[in-house]
Amino acid sequence: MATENKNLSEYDKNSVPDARNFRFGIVVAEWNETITEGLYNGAFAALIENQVPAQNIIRWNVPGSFELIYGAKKMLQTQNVDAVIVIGCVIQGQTKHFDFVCEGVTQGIKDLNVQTDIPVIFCVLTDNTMQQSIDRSGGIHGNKGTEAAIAAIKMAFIRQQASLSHQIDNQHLLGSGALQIENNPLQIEE
Ligand SMILES: Nc1c(NC[C@H](O)[C@H](O)[C@H](O)CO)[nH]c(=O)[nH]c1=O
Ligand SMILES: CC(=O)[C@@H](O)COP(=O)(O)O
Repeated sequence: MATENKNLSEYDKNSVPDARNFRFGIVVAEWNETITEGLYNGAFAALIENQVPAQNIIRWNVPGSFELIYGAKKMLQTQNVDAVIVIGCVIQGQTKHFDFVCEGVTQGIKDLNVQTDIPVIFCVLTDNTMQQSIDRSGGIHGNKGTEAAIAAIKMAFIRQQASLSHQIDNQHLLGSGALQIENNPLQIEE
């Protein structure tokens, strides 16, 4: 389904987990800043609407979309966040630079999701025209920032649930004796 057949701002509020205890990092590219500010506003509003306290939202700016990769990496390395949203707007110009920036950012953000434990949400418009970007940052097709914020909440919840499940499994293994930990201070010597 193309964006033109789906409003990016619409979501089922009943499907969104309680986000009040999550912390979010948002890295915003300054290129095409009227668009990226609109995307940020959509993301921020959606997080607040889902009970995320404003003090739990950390914003950093970077020069352009290519720098979103490094900004997100340092954000998740140094800030206690449950998910990171990267916001950018890349618009086709006269040269192939568009292709390289879009591919580079896409691969870089994918790599962060593979190599780290913190979900990084891809809120980067890759448009042919400024009008397409306007339409997707609070215009007729809604706001991709809203979509990204909801995705960030859902992925933070999945990460939390996966961690809890892993802890429970380990406790069962320890309790059953199946999992022996050497020099376990809890181990009772026979
Ligand atoms: N043309 C766009 C850029 N280009 C700049 C790069 O993202 C990068 O900052 C530069 O190559 C230095 O490393 N960035 C955008 O975000 N949007 C564009 O349309
Ligand atoms: C995505 C870009 O870097 C692009 O907008 C720059 O424009 P141009 O290809 O005309 O140099």
